[in-house]
Amino acid sequence: MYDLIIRNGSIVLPDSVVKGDIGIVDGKLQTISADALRDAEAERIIDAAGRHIFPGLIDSHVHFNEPGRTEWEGVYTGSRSLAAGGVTSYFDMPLNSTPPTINKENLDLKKACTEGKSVVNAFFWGGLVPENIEHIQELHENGVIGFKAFMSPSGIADFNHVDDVTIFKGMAEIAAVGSLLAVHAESTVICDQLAQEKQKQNWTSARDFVESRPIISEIEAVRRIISYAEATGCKVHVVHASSRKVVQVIQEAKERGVDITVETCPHYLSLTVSDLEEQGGVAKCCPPLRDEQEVEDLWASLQNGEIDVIASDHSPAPPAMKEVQNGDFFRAWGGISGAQSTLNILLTEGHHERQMPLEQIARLTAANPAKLFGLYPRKGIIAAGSDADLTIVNLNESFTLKREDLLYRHQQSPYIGRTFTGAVKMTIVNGRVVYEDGTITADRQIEVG
Ligand SMILES: NC(=O)NC(NC(N)=O)C(=O)[O-]
Ligand SMILES: [Zn+2]
Ligand SMILES: [Zn+2]
Repeated sequence: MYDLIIRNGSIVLPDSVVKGDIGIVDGKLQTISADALRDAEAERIIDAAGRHIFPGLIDSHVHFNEPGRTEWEGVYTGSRSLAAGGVTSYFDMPLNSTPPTINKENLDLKKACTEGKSVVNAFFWGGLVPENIEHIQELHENGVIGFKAFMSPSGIADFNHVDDVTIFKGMAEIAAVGSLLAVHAESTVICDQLAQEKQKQNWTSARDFVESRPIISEIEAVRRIISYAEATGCKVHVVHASSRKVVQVIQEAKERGVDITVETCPHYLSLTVSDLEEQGGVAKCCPPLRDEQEVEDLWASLQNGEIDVIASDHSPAPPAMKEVQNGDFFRAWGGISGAQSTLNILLTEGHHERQMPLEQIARLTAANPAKLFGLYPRKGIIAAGSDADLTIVNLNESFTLKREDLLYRHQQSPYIGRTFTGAVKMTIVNGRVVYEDGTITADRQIEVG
């Protein structure tokens, strides 16, 4: 007797897509088979004929801002929007919540306010800031999945960016406890000086803002972090690379044997500087959006296997903070709200438009982050014995994203009005259906890791 059987779906495995049935018991995938479940019974049987079943997405980069800035986002709203987007686990960044997750006490606060509110599994990043090297060990022992540092100002007063000495000492400590460092890699020197030059001239357009944070600023910071990785042996994960030129520097380091990985985000694969000009603050992020050619190059890089992980970097703020006032793009909050759209973008622009294999999409959004952050094979793969975290998709259903479809707190998105092909029909977390045909169907916390 199974709790749940999903019949006749196309199951997306790491290297193939197979037709079959999935049997779930006690929140785990028990049986995956072409025909063994034909006569089996279950409390609920779902007919998935014509549907694809993906391993639930793991979004390794979101900012849910709780505690302390719940007017920006929150676990309740944020996690529901993830469920609607097919995401079954998320990793919450240490900043934008107040207090930031830079010691055990603050991590406990974070866990306490996540408990009972999230409909998907929640995991937490710790922060590395100049003030907290002595807290790295306790954060690691209390389960953070890694540490995040900013090499340039974060925009948040209580989360300072690291100076070179902090990076160096922090990385030695992170390596010693056996964890990894995720970095926001932009050069403070380059970005600050270029921003000053622009502002002195009163040049504050979208393009001015983008030019003040050039690709070379990412490359410079990435080269520096690679030097420290080589010196300390600390594993490094570069978040939100905006360009293939950045990815290639990381690729060369990988080939030399440096333990380094890289993330990009759906917005760098689907939006350009023109979108920033047209849409304003809703499309502002750091590093900024790039030009059309960069977007194409980044897809090539992705398809070539040079990128390890895709995450949303959902970094919301109240609409007033996203407004571009008097044409000044420097002042609006940097961060794109995209938690709900990752899979839609990858299916539409990756699979349908660029023939990206579904298995590769599953690797980038589930298996790879699970492996990188120590959750594999418990999560990230459809296999017997793994947690029953699944996303059921209608690959050929088209829809146009409407503001009211968005379940996060502030219904902003650079994708409103865009038509996607590939719709999430159902999301299952630890064997429970949490989202079905446009409705959140569960209201209980799943797991706080
Ligand atoms: N404080 C932030 O949330 N920053 C984020 N902002 C972006 N990406 O524009 C980030 O991840 O750097
Ligand atoms: Zn960042
Ligand atoms: Zn971020």
